[in-house]
Amino acid sequence: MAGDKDAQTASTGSSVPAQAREEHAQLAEQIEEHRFRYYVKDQPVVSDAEFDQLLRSLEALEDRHPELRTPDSPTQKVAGSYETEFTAVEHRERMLSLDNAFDDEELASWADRVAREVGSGDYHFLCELKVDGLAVNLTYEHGRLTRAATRGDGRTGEDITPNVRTIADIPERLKGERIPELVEIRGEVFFPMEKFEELNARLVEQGDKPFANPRNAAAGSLRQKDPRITATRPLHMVVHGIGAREGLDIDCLSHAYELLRGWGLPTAQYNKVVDGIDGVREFIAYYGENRHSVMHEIDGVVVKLDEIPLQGRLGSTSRAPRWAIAWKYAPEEVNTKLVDIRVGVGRTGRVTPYACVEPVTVAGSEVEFATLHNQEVVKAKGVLIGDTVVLRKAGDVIPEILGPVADLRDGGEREFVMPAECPECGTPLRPMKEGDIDLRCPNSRSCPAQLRERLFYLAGRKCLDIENFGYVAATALTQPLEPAEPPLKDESGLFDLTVEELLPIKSYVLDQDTGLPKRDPKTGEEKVVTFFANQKGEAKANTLAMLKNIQEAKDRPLARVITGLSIRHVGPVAAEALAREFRSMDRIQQASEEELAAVEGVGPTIAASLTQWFEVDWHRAILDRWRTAGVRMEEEGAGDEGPRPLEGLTVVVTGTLQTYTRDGAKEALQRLGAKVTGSVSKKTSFVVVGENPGSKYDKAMQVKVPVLNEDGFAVLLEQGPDAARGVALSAEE
Ligand SMILES: NC(=O)c1ccc[n+]([C@@H]2O[C@H](COP(=O)([O-])OP(=O)(O)OC[C@H]3O[C@@H](n4cnc5c(N)ncnc54)[C@H](O)[C@@H]3O)[C@@H](O)[C@H]2O)c1
Ligand SMILES: [Zn+2]
Repeated sequence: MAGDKDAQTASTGSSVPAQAREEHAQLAEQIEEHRFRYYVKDQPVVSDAEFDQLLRSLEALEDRHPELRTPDSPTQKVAGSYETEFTAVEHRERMLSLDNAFDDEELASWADRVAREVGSGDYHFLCELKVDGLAVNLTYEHGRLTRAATRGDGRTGEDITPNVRTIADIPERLKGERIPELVEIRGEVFFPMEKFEELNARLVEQGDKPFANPRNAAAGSLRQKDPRITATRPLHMVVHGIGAREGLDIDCLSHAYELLRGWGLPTAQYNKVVDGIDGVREFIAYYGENRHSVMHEIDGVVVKLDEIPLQGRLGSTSRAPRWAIAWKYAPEEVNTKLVDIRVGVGRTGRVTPYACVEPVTVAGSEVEFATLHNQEVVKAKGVLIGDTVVLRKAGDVIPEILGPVADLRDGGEREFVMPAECPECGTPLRPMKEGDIDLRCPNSRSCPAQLRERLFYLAGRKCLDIENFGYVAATALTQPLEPAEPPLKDESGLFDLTVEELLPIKSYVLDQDTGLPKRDPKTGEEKVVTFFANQKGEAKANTLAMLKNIQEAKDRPLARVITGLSIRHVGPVAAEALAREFRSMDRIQQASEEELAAVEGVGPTIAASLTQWFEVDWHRAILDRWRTAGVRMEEEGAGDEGPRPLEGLTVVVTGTLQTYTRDGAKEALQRLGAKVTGSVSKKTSFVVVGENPGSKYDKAMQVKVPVLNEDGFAVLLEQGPDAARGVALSAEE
């Protein structure tokens, strides 16, 4: 091996093997190409993580062969210098990039180096969020914005002054004290995530290329030849630095930010000055957990030495300051291939397209599917089957597709067409009412997908919480391969299942994400299982446990039974409200739509949905059969309740109470027979107000409803309505 190396170096006349030189040249060219697509075209074709990886590889290569680290290597430059359609302008002070720390060791070694260079002096770290946008440089002369430029190669940027003037956050004139003759303000322009979908939808409609993510949308919106287009885009800015200055003395960056805020500049709200590296670690950990609690996307944390004279002592390399470092969080966006768009049927019959992508790891988990919500969303995102797409997985949120990488299209992509029929039962799909975007399978009783999903949900955590009853059981009970008749044709027979009917069942094992049969990895054949019986044809222990758990689940609280019915719009919160208010299934069924709608936490949509649900006879049959089986249909304690001295009263609770939580107060009222509603009207008997009551209090005063403070509330509960009226705060005449 050593001999080989010698031979190679001899032929090139350098100590670097030809192969390494070649690899270096290729990597450098790729990086330059990606930078051009990113900074100039605003249409990158690889994810930031892939790009960073390329740059790291180049750095590693240069570590092994330092000769390759020439001044024009991409590792030594902020970016390339490009001819663009904007006028080139020089920055008064260079705009640099940042060095990265990808783990704690790199962070600590940066901090050690700072400590060494600073010596014995006192110093602090300023922690800032790393805003994911594009850098701009604003020049203010005598308080007036005279120029705005992109970063460019760090020395020369693009003149985007008219575009920047359209951004509302950025003041045309600074106001306040100590305004210097000249100052360069550095910051990040960003595009809010929640406006991103809207922009892409508009672009697609106009026949323009959608953006792959909000950062590209920010850059593409700002770098418009026509500033009138920029003006239509919801751009914002966060200030994160100062460049050249005349007539301005500052001791530390954090103080400078305060001064800047006073001048009307949009400085960050989340900065924190800490004493040492542990404080930095805490800040990093906090925002790692709370990454989405802030108004802009962040891709990391920037740690800076706060004291400006010390910054000067550390200085900068050709690419980045030594007094700052960027901690990068795990990327939430990756690029992958959109292999197909399929549709799934949910428990309420909603048919939703979802994306099947080439499996990728993002934010720590492998992703194969991403939600697409409905056919309009697919259109609005502008994605085609076969596209490379940007996939985002933020925290616990379901993975979603941000947009296509349109520049990688080769013409082989095709548009998604929403099927006209249910993929599981063949029933024609339709919107349930006019104006609905969602299409549904109307065959709600016997569509195998709907029944399976309903049953799985009914057995799940939020409802009856039946252990040993998972997706396979739900499948086997509703759509077995054998016997021909399933034990359950709807959920009514759940509590009457017998072990004998379960033993002969054979069924597929369906994938919960797709509803498609899982296959044997070896043979490729669809897996068929005898789920409930062992090889001797006897019940498995799990089967017996499941049957026992089903019987135990009859005693779950009323709210869980209601939730388990899969009534559209009726989730656990509404079910709780209904159970608390009506205390029995019968009373809910007998209530008028108005009475249902008046319950706080219910409202007209849910009320209408409930009424419709009870009108269907097979729905009522479910309740009848469950009741016969002994399922709880009354709220616990509903039968043996005491006197109901507040019967007939309607009470609204608003603001924060000291001795009760909101729910506690409601429960106390309802136990004594009062109705609790969410809005004040002439029919309201009392309004109970805690601290910071808001508009309901004003409304009570307006319509002259007696208002009770917390003491008055206690009187109402203990002594009844007459006594309470005596202590009510009178509405002003
Ligand atoms: N996908 C691609 O093809 C491609 C190509 C080029 C660059 N990139 C991406 O762009 C980034 C590299 O660009 P870079 O050189 O600007 O480095 P960088 O983004 O890692 O760090 C420097 C930049 O961070 C920004 N920044 C945000 N918040 C800041 C704060 N609080 N304080 C100081 N600066 C802050 C500044 O604009 C500064 O210029 C990487 O994320 C890289 O992945 C991607
Ligand atoms: Zn169907």
